Amino acid sequence: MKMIIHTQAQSQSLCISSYNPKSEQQLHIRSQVYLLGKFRSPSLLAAMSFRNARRRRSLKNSNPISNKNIRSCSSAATTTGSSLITPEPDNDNDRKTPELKALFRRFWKVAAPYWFSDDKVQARLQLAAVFALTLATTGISVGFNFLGRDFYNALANKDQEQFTKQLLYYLGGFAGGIPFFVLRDYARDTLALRWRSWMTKYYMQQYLKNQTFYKIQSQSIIDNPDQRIVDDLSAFTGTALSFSLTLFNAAVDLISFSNILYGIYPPLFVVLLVYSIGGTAISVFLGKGLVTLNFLQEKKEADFRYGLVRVRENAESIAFYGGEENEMQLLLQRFKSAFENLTQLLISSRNLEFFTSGYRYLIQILPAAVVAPMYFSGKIEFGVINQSVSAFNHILGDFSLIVYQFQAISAFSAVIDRLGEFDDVLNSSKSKDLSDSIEEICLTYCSTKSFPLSEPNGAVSTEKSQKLLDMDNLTLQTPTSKATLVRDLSLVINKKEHLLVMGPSGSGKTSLLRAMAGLWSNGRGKITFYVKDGEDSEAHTSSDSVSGQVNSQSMDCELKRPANRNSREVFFLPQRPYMVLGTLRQQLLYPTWTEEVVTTSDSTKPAGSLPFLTSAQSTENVNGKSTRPTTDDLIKVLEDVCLGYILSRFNSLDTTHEWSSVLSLGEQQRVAFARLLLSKPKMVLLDESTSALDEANEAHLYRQIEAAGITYISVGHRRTLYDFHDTVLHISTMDPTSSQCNWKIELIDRDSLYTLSKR
Ligand SMILES: Nc1ncnc2c1ncn2[C@@H]1O[C@H](COP(=O)(O)OP(=O)(O)OP(=O)(O)O)[C@@H](O)[C@H]1O
Repeated sequence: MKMIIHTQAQSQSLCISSYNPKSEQQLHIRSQVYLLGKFRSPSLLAAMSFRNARRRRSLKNSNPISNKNIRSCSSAATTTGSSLITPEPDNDNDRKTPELKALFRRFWKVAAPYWFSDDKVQARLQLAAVFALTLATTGISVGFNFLGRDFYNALANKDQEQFTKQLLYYLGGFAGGIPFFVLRDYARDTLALRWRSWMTKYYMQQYLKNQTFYKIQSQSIIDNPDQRIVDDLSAFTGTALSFSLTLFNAAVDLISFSNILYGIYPPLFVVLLVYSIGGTAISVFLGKGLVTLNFLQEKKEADFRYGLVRVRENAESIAFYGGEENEMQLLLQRFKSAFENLTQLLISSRNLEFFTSGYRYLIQILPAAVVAPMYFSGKIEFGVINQSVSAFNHILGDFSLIVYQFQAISAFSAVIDRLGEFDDVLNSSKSKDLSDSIEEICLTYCSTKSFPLSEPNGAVSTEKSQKLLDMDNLTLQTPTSKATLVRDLSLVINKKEHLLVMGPSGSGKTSLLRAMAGLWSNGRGKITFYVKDGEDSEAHTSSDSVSGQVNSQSMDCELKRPANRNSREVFFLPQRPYMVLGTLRQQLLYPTWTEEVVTTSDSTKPAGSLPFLTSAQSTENVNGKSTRPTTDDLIKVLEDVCLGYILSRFNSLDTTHEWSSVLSLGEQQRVAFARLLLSKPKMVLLDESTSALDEANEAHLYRQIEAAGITYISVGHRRTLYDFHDTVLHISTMDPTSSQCNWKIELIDRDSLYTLSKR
């Protein structure tokens, strides 16, 4: 079959790029039409590339052509990180098929932003070029329709001279027409890539903004956001463009070929209308479950892939546990879920295919049968039969878009649905916290000059001008279950007064830091940081909904969340050390400075041809820190945290390793302290940040940050931590039936501790 397509006409090679086994019969029909002189636009078939990608992914089809989507799919697996959520596979089979109106609304919501973005001029120009080329290809197709008629007339009349002339016209037509087809496809694919690039950046921005990624993960809001950004965006842009062109092409085709067909024999037109409308109705009925099945297939395959990524990322823990058998079971369970859904999908596709194949084959003889009596009575020439078959096929193809493309449309609907859902989540995060709490904790960042004159509670030393943190009647709740963890906590932290937070496991110590970082906002009360120097005083709220409170508190307060808290001189060291992908230098500069990563060998030609793909932030100075540390600074800080020896082990600061695997947990915690010392914030919140270190290293690191003038709040269990703190906040596990406060503050007498330990 492929051989026939290749040898019949050059024009058909344009269609092969979207060849797939399912459309083989369709191509077979089309190849006969091409032989009659049809130089048809392949956009209808190009739209099927989406379906092909899905099929190839699941059916392991070996067709090497049109594998763009396969590549993007595999890259999803590599980009999926452990920080991204995939809730356990659940029973989604009762998922409803989205309504057409809702689907259109979602499509517009996802598709529109690009065409009104900064890149709109370029985008619209390219789109116009693609449409113009599509128009040209349709014109060429019409020309070939007439050429085909004359060609076959010459053949039937045994007119050799005319035949040779028509043959030359034909060849000339191919030579002139092919560039239009190739350029149209190239322009369409380039535009799809540009659109995808813009959308990828746009979605990543939304995803990383306001800690949305954290909320999605910690509250299990949607499955596989990574797959939506990688696979679904790629499929969406490519298919949306192909479908638009297909529709446009169909409309132009319809106008061009209707005239021809109507001119030949009007009743043929009526036959065609009845046939295509009936076919569309039946295929919609037979394939209505496909949208849901496609949606679920996307999810289940992403779940399975994510399971494998988890094994890769937690290789050591799994190996220590010897958990291979369990992992195998879990992975097989996920695969089985994908397999079962795919089986359903194949059955539904098969049923639909019974109908669509018959639908395609029947029309082979229909137009010829209708006009043949006219030929026999001598009213029309032989070539006109071919012309009518060609025109009939064109128009039927236009009227039968839904029949031919039903599976591709259903897969595309699933993509629209998934992206629309993602978009809704990102937007709801923008306007409001994802949790539906009405009352929220008010988090503000203010200038050191602008603190209010209210009296502190007296529990901690109260020198006003040095106040760094003020917590006022803070009640903290968990995001989903709304369980109260801390009630009515008030305290003040002044410069160089170090607070230790202690309490039983699960009492809410880390959650308190989460509230200070703005990650959790369920509850009530105020947290105010006074950390900003200079004339410009700034403050930020955890959400817009509390802006009124901030306004009334201080005229110097800003109403937005800080882009990066560390720029506000507050640094957080999380309980689990985080190593970024990259060099040792990048580990140390994170998150205060970034360094451009050169990923391709040809650094002079990165994706920079797209202006919007460059970072909006300066790579030199992300967080307003004036000077970026030099190599000497980095080496010195490594020595300060007793990590000088790793430099010789890894040769230089610029070698890349899987740092979370090659460094011990204690070494990773020391890297985190090195970041802190480089950044030199006013205040740091340390969540069991020395838990993996020996006492000597712990003491050394605390002395280093104290010497650097950084005020710290630590969460920890060890009594050795008393040595480095002035005050201790004890939090006890909240009794849900009690309305009492569950905290107390004690002063630590470091001198007596010192005497005790000496004795
Ligand atoms: N995303 C979440 N949604 C709902 N509840 C949560 C979430 N994360 C933690 N919790 C619950 O909040 C409570 C406090 O957790 P937190 O991590 O603050 O404890 P902790 O005092 O730091 O414990 P540990 O000393 O063991 O680290 C726990 O009962 C925990 O199960």
